[in-house]
Amino acid sequence: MAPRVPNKRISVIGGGGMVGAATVNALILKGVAAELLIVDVAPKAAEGQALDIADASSTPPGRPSYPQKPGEPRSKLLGTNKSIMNDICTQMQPIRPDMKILVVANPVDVLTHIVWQSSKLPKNQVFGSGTYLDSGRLRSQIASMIDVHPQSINAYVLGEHGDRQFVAWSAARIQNTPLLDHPKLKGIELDSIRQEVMRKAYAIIEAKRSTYFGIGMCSATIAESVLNNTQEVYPLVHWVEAHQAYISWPCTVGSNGVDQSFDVPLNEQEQKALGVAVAAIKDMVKEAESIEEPRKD
Ligand SMILES: NC(=O)c1ccc[n+]([C@@H]2O[C@H](COP(=O)([O-])OP(=O)(O)OC[C@H]3O[C@@H](n4cnc5c(N)ncnc54)[C@H](O)[C@@H]3O)[C@@H](O)[C@H]2O)c1
Repeated sequence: MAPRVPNKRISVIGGGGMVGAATVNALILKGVAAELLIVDVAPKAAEGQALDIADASSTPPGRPSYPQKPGEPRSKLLGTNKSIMNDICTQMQPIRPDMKILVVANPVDVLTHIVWQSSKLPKNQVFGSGTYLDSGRLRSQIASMIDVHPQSINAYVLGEHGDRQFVAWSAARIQNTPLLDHPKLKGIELDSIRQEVMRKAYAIIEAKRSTYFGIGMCSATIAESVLNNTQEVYPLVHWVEAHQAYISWPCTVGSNGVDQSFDVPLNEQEQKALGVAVAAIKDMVKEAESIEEPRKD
C-alpha cells in the first residue's frame, strides 16, 4: 500500500478490525515510509479495510468482535485475548530476532507480558501502548482548563491502562514550572480530572461501541518512532526492573525498542497508587498464567 522500503515493514495484526484499520490509516496519513501488511484471522475483513483505506477514507466499516463491551472492565477480556495473543505469536514463528512488537489489545499491560513470554523476544522489544493515550487525554483536559497548549504541558497518567491508573501530579510541569502552581488549578478537585480522563474510553464505547481513531494515531506515532529511531519519551507499557513488571512508565523508544526507562519522582500518595497498580497488574498476570488454553486439536 505504501512505498516499499527495504527492512521497514509494519505488520498490523488484527488489521481487519477497527483499531488496526485506524492504525493503518494513521500510518498512511502520517506518511510513515514502510511496507504495510494487514494481517487478520478474517482475511475478507483485512481485504475490505485495505480497499477502503486505499480510497483514503478515515471511516472504516464496523466489525466489533473482541473489544471491550459497554461497562466491561478491560480485565474481563483477559481469557479471550490471551489465547488470541498466543495464537498470533505461534503463527508468527519463526520470529525475527530483531522484531519489535507493539501490543494494543486490552488489558494491554498483561497482554504485553503474555506476548513477551510467548514471543521469546528480549523484554525491550515487546512493549504496549499503555497510558500514552490517557496521558494525551489528560494534557488536553488540563490545557482546556488553563489555556496552555497541550504540548507545553508535561503530565503523565501512569501505572495501569485501566481503573488503577493514576496521575503523577507532583512531577507535572508547564515547561519548568510545577503544573499545580498554576492559579487556574487552585482549589480544583484533581481526582475528578483523573476520573474524567479514565472514564473517557468508557464514554466513547458507550456512545459508539469502540474507540479507534485516538489509539490508531498513538500506535502510528510509536511505530514511526521505532522506524526512525527518534528516542522520544512516551509512557508505554514496558518492563520496569525496579517493579519487576510490565507497567506504563515513561521510556524512550527507537529502533532497538525501549532503550531507557526514567525515574519519576512521586509523592507518598502517588507511590501508594503506583503500588496498587503494580500489584493489580501482577495479580492479573498470575490469573492469566493460570487460565488453561483451549485445546487446538
Ligand atoms: N490500548 C488502548 O488504548 C486500546 C484502545 C482501543 C481498543 N483497544 C483494544 O484493541 C483491541 C482491538 O479492538 P478493535 O476495536 O479493533 O476490535 P475489532 O473486533 O474491530 O478487531 C479485532 C480484529 O482482530 C482480528 N483477530 C482476532 N483474532 C486474530 C488472530 N488470531 N490473528 C489475527 N487477527 C485476529 C479479528 O478478526 C478482528 O478483525 C481490543 O482488545 C481493544 O480492547 C485498546
